[in-house]
Amino acid sequence: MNALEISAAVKRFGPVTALAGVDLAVPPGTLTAVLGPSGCGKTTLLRCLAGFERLDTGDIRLNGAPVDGPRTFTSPHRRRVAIVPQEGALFPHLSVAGNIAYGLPRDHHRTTRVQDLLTLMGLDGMENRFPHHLSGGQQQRVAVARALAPRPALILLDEAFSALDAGLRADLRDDVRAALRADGATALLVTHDQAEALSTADQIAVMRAGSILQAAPPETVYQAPATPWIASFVGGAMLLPGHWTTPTTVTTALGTLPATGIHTTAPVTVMIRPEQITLSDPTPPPIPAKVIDRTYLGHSALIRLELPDATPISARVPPNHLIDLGSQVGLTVTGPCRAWPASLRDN
Ligand SMILES: Nc1ncnc2c1ncn2[C@@H]1O[C@H](COP(=O)(O)OP(=O)(O)OP(=O)(O)O)[C@@H](O)[C@H]1O
Repeated sequence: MNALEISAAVKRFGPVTALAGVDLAVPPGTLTAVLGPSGCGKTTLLRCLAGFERLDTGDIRLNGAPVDGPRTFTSPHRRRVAIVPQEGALFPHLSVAGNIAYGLPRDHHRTTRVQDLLTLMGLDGMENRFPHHLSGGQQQRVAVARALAPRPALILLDEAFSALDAGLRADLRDDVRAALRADGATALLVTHDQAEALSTADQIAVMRAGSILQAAPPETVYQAPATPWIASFVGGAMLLPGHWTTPTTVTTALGTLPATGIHTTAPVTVMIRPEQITLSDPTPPPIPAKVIDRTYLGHSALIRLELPDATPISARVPPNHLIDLGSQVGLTVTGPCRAWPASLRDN
């Protein structure tokens, strides 16, 4: 049985349809990232799951039990859904231990559970500190420990790492992931950060304009995105016009390439990732291109190129790869690309 099941969920605010028929299943003990651009309905979905809003139509089930539907509505405090907001969620007058213990019954398990969570979240020795004596990252650790404490049916992480700087954010993300796994918790992470979703989640639900377009493991969303829009939104991609030339190859401005996807005799849109492009000497030219720009990214560099017909191309290369702007290079494409009917270009 799934820990969470959302079926055909619709939520309108006057003329605005914030949720346009959302379907999503989350298996127990897993983390799903809800990833989408601003205004796509992520917060509304979260608020409906927490019980702060009621669906217009559709239903939500937690561990098989309906909590929102045509004949049911369970109030927020009876849902066993915990929320970790972006920041500022702790009770300032309670210690770390007091914050974590807040939702626990006063029995003999309480101290042990608090101690286990302190250890799980890397907070050993900080139990007597107060929130204003903690860094932002430590405060978020306490907030996650407090959410986990009563073993809720579902934990909602609402952009929970967004307020932290990059290094701290990656560490906290990894530790929270490990703690959720160790505790067997089921969680939904709302984020607009595709790198965060790819690195943290068991499943990514890609949301756009009130609908979930694809819900799949990160590898599938990245390698086999359901639509060209998902390809561009998750990970960055070049989308080139082309056509199928054999059942397994498409022809584009970058030549004839192995491809998977929806077969059609009509024109197609072909996805190629920047890391599939290798640069070499222009002689003999595999595919000639001119170097237009270079962006240094630390772990890699992104080279912007132009084919003779002015088609823009991006290539991801090692960060120390030296290259002169304006020079001519040769391009080779490795690995299969993905193709969709060109009519889906904007989907
Ligand atoms: N209470 C409300 N009243 C009217 N419209 C609302 C309300 N809440 C949300 N909306 C609208 O519903 C749509 C979805 O909003 P929502 O906040 O869920 O998106 P989001 O993906 O969380 O965006 P962001 O990432 O910017 O927070 C938007 O068009 C928003 O303006």
